[in-house]
Amino acid sequence: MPQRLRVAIGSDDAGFDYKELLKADLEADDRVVAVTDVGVGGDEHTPYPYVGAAAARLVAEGKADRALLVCGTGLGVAIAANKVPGVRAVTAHDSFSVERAVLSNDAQVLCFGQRVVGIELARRLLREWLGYRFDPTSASAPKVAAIGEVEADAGTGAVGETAGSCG
Ligand SMILES: O=C[C@H](O)[C@H](O)COP(=O)(O)O
Repeated sequence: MPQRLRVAIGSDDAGFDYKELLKADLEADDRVVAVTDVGVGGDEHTPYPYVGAAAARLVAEGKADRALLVCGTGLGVAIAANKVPGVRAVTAHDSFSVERAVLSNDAQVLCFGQRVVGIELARRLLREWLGYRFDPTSASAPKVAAIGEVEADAGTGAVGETAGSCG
């Protein structure tokens, strides 16, 4: 069996119902060794950027292997999580994108929109997501490393001058 995963989970109030349901699925899955809920609680209204960043920081600090985030669309939490250095967060509501998020992009953070995707599809996508592991020897690895170069470059454009050198 591949290494069991430590998964952080979070949502804003718009994603709370799915967060609770998906948390229960994570806790029942033997591919998951630990689940950390960063909120919100049922009576909280923390804006999605703070929740997204909190979960992403756990990943960046090595305290979680992955994070699952839910907001209304899955977009805002992804934007916020991507502001944390070293974190690659995606919104994906289809099977192929979920697969490629891990195998192509080594994304540690998956985001769902409670107002976008049905709960049974979200649950299925979560099960699929837990089964994928990025291959650091794959042809995708240099491209993921290039994401890190772009991040370190802080958007100055210097990295773009070496475009075509990866892979
Ligand atoms: O991306 C943002 C989320 O969908 C959030 O849950 C809702 O944000 P809004 O209330 O600004 O539409």
